[in-house]
Amino acid sequence: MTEIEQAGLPAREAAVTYLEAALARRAGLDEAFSAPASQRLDPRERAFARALTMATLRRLGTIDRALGGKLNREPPERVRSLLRIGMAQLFWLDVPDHAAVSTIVALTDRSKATRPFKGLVNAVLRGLLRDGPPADDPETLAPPWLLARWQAAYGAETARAVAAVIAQEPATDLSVKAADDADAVAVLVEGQVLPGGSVRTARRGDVAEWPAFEEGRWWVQDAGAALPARLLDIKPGEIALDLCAAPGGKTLQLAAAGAATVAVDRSAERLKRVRENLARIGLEAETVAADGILWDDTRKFDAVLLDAPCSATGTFRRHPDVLWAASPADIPKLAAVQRRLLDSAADRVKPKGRLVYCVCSLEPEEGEAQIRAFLQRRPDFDLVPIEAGEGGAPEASTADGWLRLLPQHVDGGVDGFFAARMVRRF
Ligand SMILES: C[S@@+](CC[C@H](N)C(=O)[O-])C[C@H]1O[C@@H](n2cnc3c(N)ncnc32)[C@H](O)[C@@H]1O
Repeated sequence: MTEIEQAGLPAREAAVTYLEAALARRAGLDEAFSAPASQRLDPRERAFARALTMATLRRLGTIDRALGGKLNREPPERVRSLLRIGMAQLFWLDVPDHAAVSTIVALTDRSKATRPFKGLVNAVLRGLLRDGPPADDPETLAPPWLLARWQAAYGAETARAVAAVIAQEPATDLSVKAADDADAVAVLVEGQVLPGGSVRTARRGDVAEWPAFEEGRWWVQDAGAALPARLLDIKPGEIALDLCAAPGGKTLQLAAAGAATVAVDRSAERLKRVRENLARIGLEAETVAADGILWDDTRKFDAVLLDAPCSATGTFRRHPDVLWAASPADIPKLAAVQRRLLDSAADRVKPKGRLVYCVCSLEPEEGEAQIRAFLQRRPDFDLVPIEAGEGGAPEASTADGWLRLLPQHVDGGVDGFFAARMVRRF
């Protein structure tokens, strides 16, 4: 093995650790990325390990299907992880074939537990290489239980279209502080302005080094995530509440639109990110670390945004781990919290004020069902239908008066979101 390939082993080893953490528990991937062992890696090794993990997670269904055809019996978990990472290297990263195989075989040889499988790993990877890159079948890209849910909610064809987006690597979307600056920012980052005003760019690398970052003219925010706050149609001088605010993408939108904004989040740690983001963009908001259900504050607001904690299944383009770490039991638990947060948010809306509820989930229990039940129990609120084109909403996403944005509704993909807008009658 050459020196360069040898130098790549810590990255491959880290990718195995990241992958196993991602599959073990929600937020496991983020914890593994920020763990001390990961921080000690050379930054290039860490970046490669991250890219390798993401490529593996994005194609996990395809990978496991191909491995299924090569393995007669289930190998130990670590061996399967090595094979998964190895296959991602072979087909979806810019790694020469011989290095893709030899690095994984060398890693297999390193530990006593996996050493007996060295011959198998070598043979499987070489066999896969001979077969060539496998085609993605949308039906195997998503975990079966989630695909079944999407089929039940949206029909077989739409569910297939949702799942097909899983394998696509997303572009980066930016929200621009001053709406009339979008064209100029698009030129700077060689991007395009999307309907609604987000700027999409294929640029890669550290965003902190991109033009106009230091000046605070934009922040990273998926085009789908940028839609719900626009639906509040903030007027300068209004008072707005963002009840689940961190890391603050939507707080920035409310403040940039001219609202005196209060940003609440249960996590004091995550609120630090909100303050850092506000400082960089040059905006102000009051930040409060509190549980949004119990928050002891009697103010009423012109506009309230509730971006509730959810299963986050709509964010699989940037976080493919959510698909594999989520479990069916999460959904009713999260729905119960969302319901309580929604009532708390509603109580804080002034008469004639607006309330937008949103989740980055594709699951109807967290979206449509939540709002149907809310409108039943709260006669003081009316739904204000969201029109096609409003805030950049694609026509396909607004058929029922709320926003049901699916990842395939925007060319190149978008994060899936549900949002509903209500007005308080009295
Ligand atoms: C979907 S994220 C919000 C993203 C944010 N709105 C943005 O656009 O950057 C949900 C947030 O809700 C917070 N959270 C969860 N339960 C909460 C509660 N009971 N009260 C307040 N915040 C809560 C979490 O800490 C998390 O930051």
